[in-house]
Amino acid sequence: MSAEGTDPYDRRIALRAGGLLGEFNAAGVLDAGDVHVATRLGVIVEEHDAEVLLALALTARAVRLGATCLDLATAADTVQVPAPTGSNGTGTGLLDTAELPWPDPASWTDRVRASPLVGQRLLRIDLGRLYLDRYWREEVQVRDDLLQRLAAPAPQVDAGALAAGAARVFPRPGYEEQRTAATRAASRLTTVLTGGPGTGKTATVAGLLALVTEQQPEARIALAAPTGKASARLQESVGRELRALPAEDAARLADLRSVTLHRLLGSLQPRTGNRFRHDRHHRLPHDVVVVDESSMVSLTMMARLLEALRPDARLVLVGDPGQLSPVEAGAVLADLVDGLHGRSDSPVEALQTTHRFAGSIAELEQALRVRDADQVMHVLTTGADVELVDPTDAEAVASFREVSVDAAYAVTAAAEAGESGAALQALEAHRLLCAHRSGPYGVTGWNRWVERLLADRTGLTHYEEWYAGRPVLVLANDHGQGLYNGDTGVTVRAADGRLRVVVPGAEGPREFATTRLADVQTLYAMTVHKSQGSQAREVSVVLPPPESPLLTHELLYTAVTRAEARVRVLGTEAAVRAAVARTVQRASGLAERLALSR
Ligand SMILES: Nc1ncnc2c1ncn2[C@@H]1O[C@H](COP(=O)(O)OP(=O)(O)OP(=O)(O)O)[C@@H](O)[C@H]1O
Repeated sequence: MSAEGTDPYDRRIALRAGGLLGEFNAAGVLDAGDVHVATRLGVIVEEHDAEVLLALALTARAVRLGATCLDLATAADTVQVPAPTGSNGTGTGLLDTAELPWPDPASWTDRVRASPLVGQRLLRIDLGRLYLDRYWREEVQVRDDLLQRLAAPAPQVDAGALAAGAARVFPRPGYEEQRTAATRAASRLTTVLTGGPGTGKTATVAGLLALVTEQQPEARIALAAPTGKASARLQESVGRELRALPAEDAARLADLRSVTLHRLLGSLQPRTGNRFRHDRHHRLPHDVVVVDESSMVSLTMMARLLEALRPDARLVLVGDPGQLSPVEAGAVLADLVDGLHGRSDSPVEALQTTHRFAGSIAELEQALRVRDADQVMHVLTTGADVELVDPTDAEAVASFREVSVDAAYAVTAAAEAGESGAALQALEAHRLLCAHRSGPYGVTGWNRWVERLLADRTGLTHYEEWYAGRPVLVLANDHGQGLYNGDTGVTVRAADGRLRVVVPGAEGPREFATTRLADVQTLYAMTVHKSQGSQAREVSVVLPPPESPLLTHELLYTAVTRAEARVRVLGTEAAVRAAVARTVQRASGLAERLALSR
């Protein structure tokens, strides 16, 4: 690899970076931001050792990619850089970083340890890992706050009333797991409620809240989720489960409303900021805080949430540690489950039984959960509701594409006829999911494919941005209009001939003028990441080649469990096996920190 042919206008290139930083930047390991952080801090603390600045830049890079820290000893082996589309340097889909001048790990660590960056606590070395100070402090704080909660006295409960309540709230057979989990959680200050999709987490939360409010009728409850979309969905699903409760229990929870975590904590910079009105000095007033989709909560948000809780407030973290981690740094839920495993006072309640899926999708989910690659292949190739499509079989690929085109055609037909309900139903009937955003395996490529094949079928080519049948994905929260990043909708021709975008909502479909939707993209395909927390009747999944660093167990698991009735996976056996074997590598010290505190 060399800097030869480097495009001087590529914004990822830090033009003034020379030496080691310049080499790692030109090789695509570091981006301009990583280099900038290292050179700025280097100037401030007068650190000029190129190897130390490289360590700092690589730590900034690690955070950018979702880790909270960097292990210098293994950095040379674990740093992976995907090859740009179409220029596959080594034929593996990854660039070869072995030839870069990696410092010797032992002396590298010594030099970092002796650096003023560590002396002045801009960097921390702990548990054999290198941290930017902020993430080290957040990890330590999350551990300390959690351990303090675990050591605190449990809430007072009337055991007799609790047992009677649990029998009333979960009267039917088949709910034993949930009855036990809710009863235990009602007697604890902190609960981590985990379970795969459709294991009845929401039903458990509804029952738990009924039990808690029976004991503590004045309890103030907060129901929150990390994103607006997840919060809207939580409102809907909790509402549904509350309606299934005995009337007197549901009545105590009638006013329950879900909010985003940012809103709960009182964001002072609504879009992106991590500064909040509620903190250790201005605690949240709530007696119970429930957070759904906790797998999407970053380390920073978890730290902010824990410090804002009253020490005697109950906390219920709900989620599936097997799903994709947040976009920001940290994989806190998975770390909590790992780090608290085996403790006598472990707050983890794991629901195991799936109630939503049946048939071969349930078998596939099960095989993926236990990471049995042979069984995954067996189900994919023999199951009635699942299908593995060979990307080298042109005919099979053509019919895989046709499924998406059929689905898009159904949406278009309903949309042209002005039937918004039918158009939305058609949209929810099928979803095409990709790991990548761009490139031949990505959303942009597949969006184009479907658009082109649909045009062939309808004879209509759209030169305008908006047209009847255009499905859209909302890309940013707009609290004013009640639209959230991840919302989906369809452009429909209204009776007056104008185009309107219809978006489903908790109280029925809502209509928007196309001019009011600035931040949207066409949704013939979407990323697996964005699909998290949503469902479709049928799902088609495009797997990248086995070498893609995005191809992980969490990705495949999240993708196939979006489907209610049928899953098609376009990919080679090697890609499926690679996904089952590979887990998201997010360096973090939180699990070890918690385990060490036992
Ligand atoms: N014990 C049970 N027996 C039968 N059906 C159940 C049981 N528990 C929940 N269900 C039903 O199964 C479906 C999934 O339950 P629920 O929504 O609570 O799961 P979940 O774990 O919250 O799912 P996810 O978070 O993936 O949406 C719901 O329709 C729910 O009513």
